[in-house]
Amino acid sequence: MRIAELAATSAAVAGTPGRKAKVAALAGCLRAAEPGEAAVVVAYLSGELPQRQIGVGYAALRDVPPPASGASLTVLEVDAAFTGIGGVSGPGSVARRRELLAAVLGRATRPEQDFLIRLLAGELRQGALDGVMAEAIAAAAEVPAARVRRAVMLRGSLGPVAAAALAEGTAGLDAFTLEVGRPIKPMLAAAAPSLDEAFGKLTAGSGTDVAVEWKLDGIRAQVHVSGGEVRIFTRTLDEITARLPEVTGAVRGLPVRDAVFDGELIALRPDGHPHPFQVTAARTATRTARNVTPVPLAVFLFDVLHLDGTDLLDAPGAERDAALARVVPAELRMPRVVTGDPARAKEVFDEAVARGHEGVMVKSLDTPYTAGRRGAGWIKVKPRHTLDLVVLAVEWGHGRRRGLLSNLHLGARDPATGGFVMLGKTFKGLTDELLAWQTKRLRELAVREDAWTVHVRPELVVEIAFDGVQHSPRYPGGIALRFARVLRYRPDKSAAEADTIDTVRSVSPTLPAETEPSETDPSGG
Ligand SMILES: Nc1ncnc2c1ncn2[C@@H]1O[C@H](COP(=O)(O)OP(=O)(O)OP(=O)(O)O)[C@@H](O)[C@H]1O
Repeated sequence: MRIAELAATSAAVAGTPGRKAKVAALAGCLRAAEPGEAAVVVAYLSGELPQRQIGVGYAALRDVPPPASGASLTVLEVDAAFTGIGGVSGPGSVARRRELLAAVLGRATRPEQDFLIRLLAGELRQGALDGVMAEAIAAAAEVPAARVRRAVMLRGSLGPVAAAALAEGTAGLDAFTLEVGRPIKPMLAAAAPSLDEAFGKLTAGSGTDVAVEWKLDGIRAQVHVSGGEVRIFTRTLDEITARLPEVTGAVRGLPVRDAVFDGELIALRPDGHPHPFQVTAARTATRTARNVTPVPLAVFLFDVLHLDGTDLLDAPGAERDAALARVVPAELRMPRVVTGDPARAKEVFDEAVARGHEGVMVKSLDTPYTAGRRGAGWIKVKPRHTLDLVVLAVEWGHGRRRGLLSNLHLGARDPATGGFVMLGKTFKGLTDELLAWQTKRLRELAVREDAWTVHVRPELVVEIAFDGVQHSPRYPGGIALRFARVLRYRPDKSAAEADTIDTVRSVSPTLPAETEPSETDPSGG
């Protein structure tokens, strides 16, 4: 298959708002792929090629040679070239990678160049497309979409699943199982503005029991125990075992041979209240700041997906909880109460919040573990709403902030288009340290710059507090955030996991347009 066909499919998918039409376009392209090409076709169309994998800077992406006149590049050729470029190391490697990339781009037509540059710049990484792509794989391979989704959650990526489904159908998908030692995408939660709504969603007023657990603001950890060896993975499936000896130590004592647990790690003060999130985050960061004494992390396990030979992913919540309680002592388990009474749930919520935690998770006792999706089985309830938004661009600061990238343009995901909708700007809440950090990081992500504004690859997720949402004709979604301020960056989240425009609309009633959000950074500081 030629790159031209991927470029045309990608443009067709981006250009149509309809989900069915997107699925049909992707499935058509997949059907036309040779067996050996399917994994690459899926990876490229869903943007699963991190720019850092081939290690070229953005300057190289701006420095594009004149296009070729005829489309000849094939998918496999380009993939082999990219793999080769990623493998170049040692002195002079930066220049060599640029040369090799320019050689590939020089053989591409203009539309092919555009497609490849968008792929390398991360602009095609539309996580919103993952669900559509899973459906397209199912359609092309003529297998049920649920089977494809399950395989993707177990494997953690789309490409290998597509290859197996197209080559061997459901038998190929059966090969993806939960393996102790290989992380799977963790289950996520939906949100409700109140406990009553969470109860309503899970019990439909029937008085059925649910589990009400504390929601701690720590770090998600998937803990795999294999023959006594403990390994810990983050929510983004990165291994962090070596950084957390106290956690492996705590888990090693459990009476299990093989197990996969899900839980939260958090730094607690002696009085049981949490340290600021940064203290916890510092323990799992790749680079630890000097002069910082590491604070030990406490472990709170809340689920078990495998126990000594038995897979529990499909077991109902109540059964998984019983299994967890059998092997994990209470001090290593997330505090939880099982109740059908919203008033009792409110007591748990109040206690969690009084101890400085985020709120609660209300969990169904009937549903399986639906990894990688915002399953309807878990609903988070927090006293305060924040949004995880994506930085789309940033303006240079004035006065005291001269030379620093300051005013952030914030976007929510738009699942309909796979793009982002800008919701407002903010320069508030940024400490000097955050300003310095974001200036460096956003310059790395820059794709284009005009007078005041640096446009960046939509990758960086930032947690924003706000007072409401108001109508605003100035913003493309017709709404803007009121008094948005930065709480912190969320390096553990990808842009595909940022909040959607629908979430923004649902979390907060839209206020009339009294005061427009500020357009510039008037702080002078
Ligand atoms: N008792 C708990 N059960 C499940 N997850 C919990 C619990 N306590 C804390 N968490 C954390 O909450 C996260 C699930 O919430 P969600 O799926 O909304 O992710 P999120 O968007 O990162 O949430 P938030 O930004 O609100 O922390 C988990 O990834 C986990 O880290």
